[in-house]
Amino acid sequence: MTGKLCIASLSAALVVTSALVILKLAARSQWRREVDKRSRDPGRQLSRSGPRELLDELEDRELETIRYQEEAVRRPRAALFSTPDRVPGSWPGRPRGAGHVSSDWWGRAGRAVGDPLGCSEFRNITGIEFLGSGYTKTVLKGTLQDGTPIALKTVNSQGDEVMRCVRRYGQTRDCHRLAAFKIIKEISLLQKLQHPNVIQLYGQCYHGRLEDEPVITAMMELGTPVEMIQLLQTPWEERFRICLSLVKLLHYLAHSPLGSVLLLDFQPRQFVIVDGELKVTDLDDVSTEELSCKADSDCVLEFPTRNFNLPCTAEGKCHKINEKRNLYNAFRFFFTYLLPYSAPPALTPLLCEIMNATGDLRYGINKTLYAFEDVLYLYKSGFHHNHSQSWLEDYKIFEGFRIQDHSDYKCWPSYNHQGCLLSVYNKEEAATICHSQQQCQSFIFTQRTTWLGRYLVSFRSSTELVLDVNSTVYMKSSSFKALM
Ligand SMILES: Nc1ncnc2c1ncn2[C@@H]1O[C@H](COP(=O)(O)OP(=O)(O)OP(=O)(O)O)[C@@H](O)[C@H]1O
Repeated sequence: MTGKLCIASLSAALVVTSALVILKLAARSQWRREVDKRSRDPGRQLSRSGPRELLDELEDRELETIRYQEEAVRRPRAALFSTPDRVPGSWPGRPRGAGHVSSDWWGRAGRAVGDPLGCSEFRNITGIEFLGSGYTKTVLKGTLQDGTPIALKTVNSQGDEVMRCVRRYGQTRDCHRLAAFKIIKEISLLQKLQHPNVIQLYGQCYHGRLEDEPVITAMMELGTPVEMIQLLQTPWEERFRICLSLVKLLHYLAHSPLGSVLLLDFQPRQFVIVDGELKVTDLDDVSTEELSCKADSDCVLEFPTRNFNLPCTAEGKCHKINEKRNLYNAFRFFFTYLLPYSAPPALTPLLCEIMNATGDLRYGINKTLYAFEDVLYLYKSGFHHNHSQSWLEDYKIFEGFRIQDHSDYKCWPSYNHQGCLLSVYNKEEAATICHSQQQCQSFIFTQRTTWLGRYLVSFRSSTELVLDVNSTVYMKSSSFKALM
């Protein structure tokens, strides 16, 4: 083989991984020979910690990847569908299974499932732009020939991981290879961990020989990096969706084909948003090992401001420590900021219970998922809306009209920045909202709905009617009388 493009795309994911493993095993003996040679030649030993240590690190990463492959085969997928415990005291009227994880949960969003992409598709990607970079990887954006936008992940040669390794070992090529193993690990995990809230892997392309300086590019679904400040300005329904996506993801990770997966570097920047759903994109830093213990005192879950004690099981493992660590991180990085603020008042008690229960780690992920689904069900069914008083009769209906388009009053958090566009369950809820806002004189249902099927309604201070056969205006009777 030459140093040129040498590995073409392989169609089946399993074949790709097996091929990689074989290549790495072959490369390993060559590296070992090379390292032995360098060790004997003092002139080629570039650092005191030496290439042998680097070789060990390379081998560790390789073995870790292989272990994930084997673990996935050992564990039955049925574990994914284990029934979560019921939440004590949760809303009793909810029909069984209502709003609960449905079978389409496993359907994939994004690009249609087909043959994985390989180097031939990679070569035809256009419009490549820099998107972001991290400790190990550089992420680019591009467009496939069929117009699908795509994210490309490759080694960040200027990143901390490669630079630190080069400073330590002085071996640029091997340090690049060490970072490349993280991408291989990520590809491997993305092949095993398939879920709507895990970024979708489209394929990969390997250029060059692993013995040289290979270029490994993972091709995946394109998302938008999570910006907390931006999320804080979005309506509660959208923020709830982000938290619910995260809970579904953590539920899946707790019962994954690889065992309970811990996200070691849990931070908002490891996630992206695709069509309003949160998806984890950085999977190079995960573990499926649950902490071993001899006594309960070995099982301390430490966070900067709080510690938790977990029991040590008879099998010598800290009970559900991976699941609990993920959940508390979800609480401290996401729920705290996104969940309670400007929530519908009727949902506040349930949300408080979720906040308290996850913040104290009283709930595991199963109970948390149920609690979220109770909130979802209540919100989606309009039960959160207080029906005791109807304001709708105070409104006069003008079918075939809309309100003149010009700038109007703004409210917060609105679905648009130019006015007051809010989601409602029905006309009653819209009338109640308009009644509660001093500036509101009328409202119009738009043709748009939210992800939950709630109607987007434009609340207006204007009463200037314009003919429009596709629209209906609800105007406060008092405003209408004033017009007369
Ligand atoms: N699929 C994607 N779509 C859009 N942007 C992405 C995607 N994947 C990653 N990014 C962006 O690129 C950045 C770096 O990606 P990634 O987290 O995988 O690299 P990393 O080197 O492991 O970073 P870190 O230092 O956070 O561990 C992310 O913080 C994110 O903003």
